[in-house]
Amino acid sequence: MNAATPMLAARGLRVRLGLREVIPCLDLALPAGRWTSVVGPNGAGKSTLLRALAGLLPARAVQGQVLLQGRPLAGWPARDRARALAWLGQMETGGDELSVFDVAMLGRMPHQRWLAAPSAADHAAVEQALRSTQAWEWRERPLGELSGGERQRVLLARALAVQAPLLLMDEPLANLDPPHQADWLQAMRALVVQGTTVVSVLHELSAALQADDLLIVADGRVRHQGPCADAATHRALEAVFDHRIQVRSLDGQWLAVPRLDVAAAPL
Ligand SMILES: Nc1ncnc2c1ncn2[C@@H]1O[C@H](COP(=O)(O)OP(=O)(O)OP(=O)(O)O)[C@@H](O)[C@H]1O
Repeated sequence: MNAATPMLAARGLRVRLGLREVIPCLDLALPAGRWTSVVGPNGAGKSTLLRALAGLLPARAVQGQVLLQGRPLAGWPARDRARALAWLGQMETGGDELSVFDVAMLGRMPHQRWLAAPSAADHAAVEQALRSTQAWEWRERPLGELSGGERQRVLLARALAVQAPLLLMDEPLANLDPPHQADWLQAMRALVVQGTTVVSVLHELSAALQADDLLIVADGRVRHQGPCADAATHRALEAVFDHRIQVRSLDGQWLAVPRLDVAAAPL
């Protein structure tokens, strides 16, 4: 992959779920080595877009092309793809009877040979991932015993353990308390410094603004894509949320704060 090739791209992407055309026709390029936050109103199609980009939707639902490192996603051998792209889904269930350590070890499957025992490198990757989300202490506990936020940190560790060059996450901050949200933001920044490409769907707009770029989605279309620090991005963000938020700077960070002076729409 040469430096100009986007890590992930969509060409003429169209997604139909049931009778709904959730994404009518979308073109997109996500640069390598940057962190993009995907934001937009409820029902905008953010999760659907992320799942389409990850190749997780049924083929019959998707038209057009997704390119991973410049190669059509559909043409990637499954194992290579699983090493190249790590996924953290929204409110994932299952695996309750597995230990925290074994859940994180699932992230190493793309690196392991069939029925082979985990290698020293697998153990090291799992330990590093669990320590980075402060979940190492619980490594022997069953996943099903953990609280929502603790569980989310284990699932994040599973995604980190893949050590993939591309990390896609849908609502990774769900259930995390403010200190662990801050830890997550720092962890993403560190990954990007190491060269990882990060794409995260986020509802917490102030967290989303800590990324490099925002991808603003509404009605299944890209409304804006640009650096989080740009005034044009702030204007687009305020507009897509009907000017019910405003972007402000505090101590060198961009924050999205609610505007209480604008009449509320009926819930
Ligand atoms: N399986 C499905 N069948 C039909 N419609 C669906 C299906 N899944 C999602 N949709 C619809 O697609 C649209 C986009 O959903 P999606 O979950 O991608 O939005 P989102 O932007 O992630 O929303 P939110 O911010 O509320 O999580 C919604 O209108 C939703 O009702």
